[in-house]
Order: sequence, then C-alpha cells, then structure tokens
Amino acid sequence: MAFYENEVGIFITEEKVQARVRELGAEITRDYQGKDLTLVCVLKGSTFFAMDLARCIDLPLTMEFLGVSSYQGGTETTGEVRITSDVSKPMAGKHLLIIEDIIDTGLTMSFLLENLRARHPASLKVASLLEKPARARTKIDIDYKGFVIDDVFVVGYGLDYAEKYRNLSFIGRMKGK
Ligand SMILES: O=P(O)(O)OC[C@H]1O[C@H](OP(=O)(O)OP(=O)(O)O)[C@H](O)[C@@H]1O
Ligand code: HPA
Repeated sequence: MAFYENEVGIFITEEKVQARVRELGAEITRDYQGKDLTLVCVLKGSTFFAMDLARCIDLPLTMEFLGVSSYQGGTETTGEVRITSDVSKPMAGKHLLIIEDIIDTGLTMSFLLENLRARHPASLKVASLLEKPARARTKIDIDYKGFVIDDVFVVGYGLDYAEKYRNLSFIGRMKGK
C-alpha cells in the first residue's frame, strides 16, 4: 500500500495532467513566437507544473522563481500573502508569464499581478494548472488554464497539505477535507 492511500484519493490522473500540460505548452509556443518569454514560477506549489510545462514550450525561454505563501499549512488562506523570496533580475520590459498550480480564492494571484505590473513588464499573462471558481474572492483572468475543479482540497503535483504530498505524480483529493 502506498504511503498516501489512507488520506488521499486520485482526482486527476497523471496521464490527464501530462496530456493537458503538453497542450498548454503547444499553445504558449504558438503565442510567444519571436518574443523573449520569461516564466515566473511561483514557489513552492507551481514547481512541478512549471518544470513540465517549460519542457513542452519550444522557445528559448528564461525562468525566474518568486516565493509567496498564505496558507500556512491548513486548508484555508490566512488572507495575508507574504513574499518569501523575490525574482533574481529586473522584470521591466520583459514578457512575463506567471506559472501557478492553483487559483483558489485568487488572493495570491491578485497580489502577484499588482506586484509584477508595478515593475513595468512588456506584457503580463497567467498560466494556472487548476482553477477553483467556487471559492473565488476576486476575478482573475487566466490566459492558460489546465482544469476547472470543484470545491475540494487537492494535493499532489506540487500542491501540499501541511507541506506533504507535493511529490505525488497525480492530482489527489484529501479524504474528509
Ligand atoms: O488563490 P489562493 O486562495 O490565494 O490560493 C492559491 C495559492 O495557494 C497555494 O500557495 P501556498 O500559500 O499554500 O504556498 P505554497 O505554494 O508554498 O504551498 C498555491 O500554490 C497558490 O500560490
Ligand atoms: O486545494 C488546494 N490544495 C493545496 N493548496 C492550495 N492552495 C489553495 N488551494 C489549495
């Protein structure tokens, strides 16, 4: 029996995730032809998605990492988005694509959009593997969206519960949450 099976059930299979990532990569490749693309990967949750997506984009891109945190181990946002580490280069004049694992309440993405817009990029777009519209507290336009999901707490493929389960290769659902 695998270590997670008492607490986590499969919600979106690894095969479905990978197929959707490939489709998004092809779309991004078409849209950014001739442009200098910078992926802004949001730590920690988006890392697995960002690594796979980057390999499906057939362009000479740059990767930056920006750490933010607001859930503090539970299933409810604290409502306070904190930067835990900043990008390493100036973002002015760059074509930025923010890479997220999930847009839930939207508070993190709203904070990120405001923060990065203030640095005067050439363009600013959003890619998110998951969207949970039932819990949205603010409207976010997602340019590249993997899956729309119901109001369940998901883990795996980068997503955590109390820092656990990020290393599952599928999207799981916490039993009883
Ligand atoms: O739309 P929201 O309600 O703001 O939720 C989405 C954010 O929550 C998670 O991050 P978290 O704060 O748990 O940090 P982590 O990525 O390090 O797990 C997730 O990775 C998103 O960044
Ligand atoms: O459903 C979720 N799972 C894990 N982390 C999250 N952060 C916001 N929503 C979620």
